[in-house]
Amino acid sequence: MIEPVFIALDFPDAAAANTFLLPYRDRIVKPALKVGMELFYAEGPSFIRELREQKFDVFLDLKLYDIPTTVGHAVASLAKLDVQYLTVHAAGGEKMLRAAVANKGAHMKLLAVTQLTSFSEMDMQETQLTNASMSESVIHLAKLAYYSGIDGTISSPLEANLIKKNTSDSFLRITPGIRLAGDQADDQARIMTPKAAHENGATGLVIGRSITKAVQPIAVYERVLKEWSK
Ligand SMILES: O=c1ccn([C@@H]2O[C@H](COP(=O)(O)O)[C@@H](O)[C@H]2O)c(=O)[nH]1
Repeated sequence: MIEPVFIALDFPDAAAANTFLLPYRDRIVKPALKVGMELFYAEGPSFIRELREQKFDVFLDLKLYDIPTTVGHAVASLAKLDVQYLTVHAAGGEKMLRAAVANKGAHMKLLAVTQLTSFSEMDMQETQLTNASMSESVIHLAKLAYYSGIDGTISSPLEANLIKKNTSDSFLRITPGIRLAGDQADDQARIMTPKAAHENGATGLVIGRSITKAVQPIAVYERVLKEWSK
């Protein structure tokens, strides 16, 4: 079973990530890890292989967005890394999403980013990509992903319940934009606590800086797990 709480391993290189991971190495139940662009672009596939050899579940957050053939081939390459999750942008459209699905293999799940959690309603309108409201746009993109065969969405926890209502209970709803009460939002605009995210229909969460920059990261991770499972 994959743990529902993913720690975002947003570090500049493998050395920094490995220092952070040291206390988790010998745990029987290891935290699930999200590797994003910063670390993947610095260290490449070999670092992912190392994490898999150490039995960490890996969510590769590369947010693929390109023409269908390119995305399909990229998904096929990344599926060979034996990661559990990979992200694409729902805004890439049905043909791109279907090309991703056709190449994902049997074990990897694809998650489609709806609207970034750093976007406020105003930021979204500024792009002029849609006249819809944030919730209308997230629902539309989630449905597009669902009917294209994607396994779930990345959205703010604020929209998780809406996505559930408009797709299906089994469609995954993984939510970044998580902060513990009193934490600073940083560049996130649509945030909730782990407890509120769970209550609002999230099936899993991504949390980075609240843990990785904490003085006692393990204690914060345990607190997040506790809040999530209450
Ligand atoms: O809409 C999105 C999609 C991805 N992310 C990623 O999640 C983490 C969040 O980190 P925090 O430090 O907890 O803010 C980060 O790796 C993002 O790239 C997201 O935040 N929002």
